[in-house]
Amino acid sequence: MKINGTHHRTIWPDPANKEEICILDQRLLPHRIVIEKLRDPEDAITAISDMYVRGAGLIGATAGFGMYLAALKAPESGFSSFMNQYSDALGNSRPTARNLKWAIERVNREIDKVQTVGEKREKAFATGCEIADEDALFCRKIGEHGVALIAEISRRKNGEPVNILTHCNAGWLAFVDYGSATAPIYAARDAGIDIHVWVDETRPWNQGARLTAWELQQEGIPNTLICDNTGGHLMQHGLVDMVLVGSDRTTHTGDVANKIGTYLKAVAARDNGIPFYAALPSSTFDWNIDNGFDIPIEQRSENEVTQVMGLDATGAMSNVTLCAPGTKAANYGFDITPSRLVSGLITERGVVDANRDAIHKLYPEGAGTGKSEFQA
Ligand SMILES: CSC[C@H]1O[C@H](OP(=O)(O)O)[C@H](O)[C@@H]1O
Repeated sequence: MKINGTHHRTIWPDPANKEEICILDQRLLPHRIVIEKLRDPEDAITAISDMYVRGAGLIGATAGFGMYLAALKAPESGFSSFMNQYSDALGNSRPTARNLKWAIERVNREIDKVQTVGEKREKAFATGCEIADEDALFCRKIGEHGVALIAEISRRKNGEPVNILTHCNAGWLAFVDYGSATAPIYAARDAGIDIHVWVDETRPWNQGARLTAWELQQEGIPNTLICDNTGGHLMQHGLVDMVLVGSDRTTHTGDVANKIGTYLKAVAARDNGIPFYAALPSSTFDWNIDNGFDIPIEQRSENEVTQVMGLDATGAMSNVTLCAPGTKAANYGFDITPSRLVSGLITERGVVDANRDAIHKLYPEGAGTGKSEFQA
């Protein structure tokens, strides 16, 4: 989507050298727009683990291109063992988003279909590009399906602005383009529907404050940044019409793993009779886990809680410590919203109830399959 009026994706092969993969380094946004180049397979692992890139869809796309960079480096003799070792290392770079291993499995499946190392390298590149293009397409389709939910609320409000609360960043910065939770928002804007977004700051990494507020501003979407604890109050006072979030992994039974704090928003939404939707492409479904509480929950550095990065008075990027030395912190990255609290899932194939029967009806291919079985 747009940065200063110009269209961007979050990841793309360098037009001048396809053996280099460009990414927006999101650690410095919104204050610094820095493009980094991934040249080695290790670069992709670092980009994911250190959150240069983040968000389920973008993690998956980075993994896809990471597998390509590995194929370029893999020796002719020992290609497969090199790729297997890299698949494991890349797959362990972050534990929660399903898209990561989904992308790795898909590239490995595709390169197994061709024989020579040269063909495998070309196939890995083509699959990396396909994953990225599909991510953007599926997110746009999520918007096409989700906009109807917003339009219905707008009709009920006689055109008054629809107030949507979102948590973390499930915007185009979390995918290749369009985003998941933001796609219906962008589609509503394009349809001329008046909307306003309450943006949870989303401690501790502040994806909402740093990324969502900025990307919505760049797209001309009215939005208000709020502290994470404000949403319940707004809901109690009729100031939220819909909660719309993303997902890092959703079980085929409808349990949603998303950024820490999402569950609390779902509880408050249910208590106030407000619809709570999760938006996700099919690459985020986990066909093998029945119970969301079996999804691995990432725990990150305490420093992300006790310290914060921002722009200081001199305009320099600065990291400051909030707490007394020796303060102990816990940093759980995600939580689980049980399907019973989810009004529906917005996918590239349509809006579906958050239950096994409905999800399997929409995706009859079911468990253990990847894009080659999922046609948009
Ligand atoms: C649906 S992708 C965006 C998703 O990813 C975020 O986590 P992180 O920024 O740590 O990768 C958050 O859970 C968003 O909802």
